[in-house]
Amino acid sequence: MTADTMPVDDVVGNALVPISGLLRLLLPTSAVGFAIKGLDGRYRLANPTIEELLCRPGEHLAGRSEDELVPPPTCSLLAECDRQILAGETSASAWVELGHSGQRRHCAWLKMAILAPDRTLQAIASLVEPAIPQQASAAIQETLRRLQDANRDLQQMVVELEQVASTDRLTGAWNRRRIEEGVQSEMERMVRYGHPLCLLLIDVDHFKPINDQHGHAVGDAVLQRLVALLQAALRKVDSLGRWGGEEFLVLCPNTARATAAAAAERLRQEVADAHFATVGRVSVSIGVAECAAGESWQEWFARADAALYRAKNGGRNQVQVAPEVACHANGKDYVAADFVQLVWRSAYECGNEIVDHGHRQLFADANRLLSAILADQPADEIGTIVDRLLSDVVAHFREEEAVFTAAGFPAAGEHVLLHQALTAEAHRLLDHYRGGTRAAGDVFQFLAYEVVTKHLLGADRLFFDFLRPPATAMNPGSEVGPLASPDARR
Ligand SMILES: Nc1nc2c(ncn2[C@@H]2O[C@H](COP(=O)(O)OP(=O)(O)OP(=O)(O)O)[C@@H](O)[C@H]2O)c(=O)[nH]1
Repeated sequence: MTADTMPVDDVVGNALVPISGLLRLLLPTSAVGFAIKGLDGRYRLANPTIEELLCRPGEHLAGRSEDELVPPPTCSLLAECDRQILAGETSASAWVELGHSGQRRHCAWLKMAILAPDRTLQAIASLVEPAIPQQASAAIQETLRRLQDANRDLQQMVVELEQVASTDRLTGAWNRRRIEEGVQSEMERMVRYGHPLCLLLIDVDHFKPINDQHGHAVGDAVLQRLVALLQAALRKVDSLGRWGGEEFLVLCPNTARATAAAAAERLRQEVADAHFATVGRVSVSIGVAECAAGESWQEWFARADAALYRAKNGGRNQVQVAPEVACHANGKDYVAADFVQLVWRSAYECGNEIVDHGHRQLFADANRLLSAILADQPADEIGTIVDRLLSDVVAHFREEEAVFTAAGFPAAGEHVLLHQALTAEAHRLLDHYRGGTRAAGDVFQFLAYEVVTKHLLGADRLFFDFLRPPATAMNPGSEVGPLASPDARR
């Protein structure tokens, strides 16, 4: 497989994704042999020049290792280059004889480390250039110089593009992908060193009216100013990211619950005291949670989310802190006992039996999946639950579409599109799950967060008013559930 037929993004996982554009330019046309191998020693990508030097006609480099391609003496020279790179060198070179059927050529082979932004080795790139033996010394010097320049440019580009790929374009805060990476490494550090670790979930209050009254551009400017304020008020070691829309997340390493609560209160106050152009005052609600030993990211996030939810429900412009969680060796007791089980409340009802029944069904399905995951049920049993869940989601969407269309919901078309997008994402996730590249926990998270929390309890509320007969227009207010009032968080 050559560069133009292989998705470059697959080459070495995330590490090379940002430089795929460069590689696409470089590979098919280069007169220099270029290849990348993973740390398993197998080539992932090669251009025609290097394939011509290393493979027989019709053969390809991808998937093969050096000992299958070159004779043992050459292989040891190349292995020595690898050893140097594994020991921390950024490049290593060797003179080797390459070629087949008597057409052997003297070549300069330069290996280079491909490093992730955190400087860990991701893969090894090779640049190979034939040279005329008499000119060997000068030629190799020149080749190495050029290749090393190229390596430097490549590394620089990786760093720059990685930065672009990690940053939210509007606000300059970390984007969701980068936050997730940060969460993973901070959780690992917490486990290793036992430092406390806290999470702040920040949501702008009544942001929709800002957009509605002043326009989207003003809303954007508010988000930008908010991030500037928060960045300025945070410690350097804290990481601010945009989780989505008007929701932000701060990771506070080495910070215990009480300190994080105080920091959150300071942030809240800073925002409340600030003047925002055009709109004047803006406030934020903040949920704080300290990561408990043995807790998963999903569990931890959900506790911060629940605290934020309380802050919204409690009147906004306030900080709420998640209660401390007793350590749990495997996390299961806690999860099973608490909020990660989705609890149906009457306030979630819209009054239409078909819609409410479908929503209750999906809550139950999601809980069944969670229980199966926590009980370590066999993969085929979890697979059956997942299949059932997906078919329930699809059936519910179909029924619901009929209901809101008949009720004259003006945004029916857009809502159908939302359903289609969620269904497509669910199918994609399930394919990955069946293919073994995503865990059942990811499926649950998607269902719990994207389908249930955000969609059923969020987007669906838009058509609730159209379904209620005027005489019984409201849910009696006696139970002001989180989603029963227009003040609800989602
Ligand atoms: N201007 C702008 N608006 C955005 C952006 N992302 C999301 N939004 C808007 O943010 C608004 C969020 O509204 P809601 O989720 O109803 O929340 P809210 O009005 O802040 O209400 P509460 O959170 O309950 O206090 C929606 O109108 C989104 O369109 C963005 O990048 N720029």
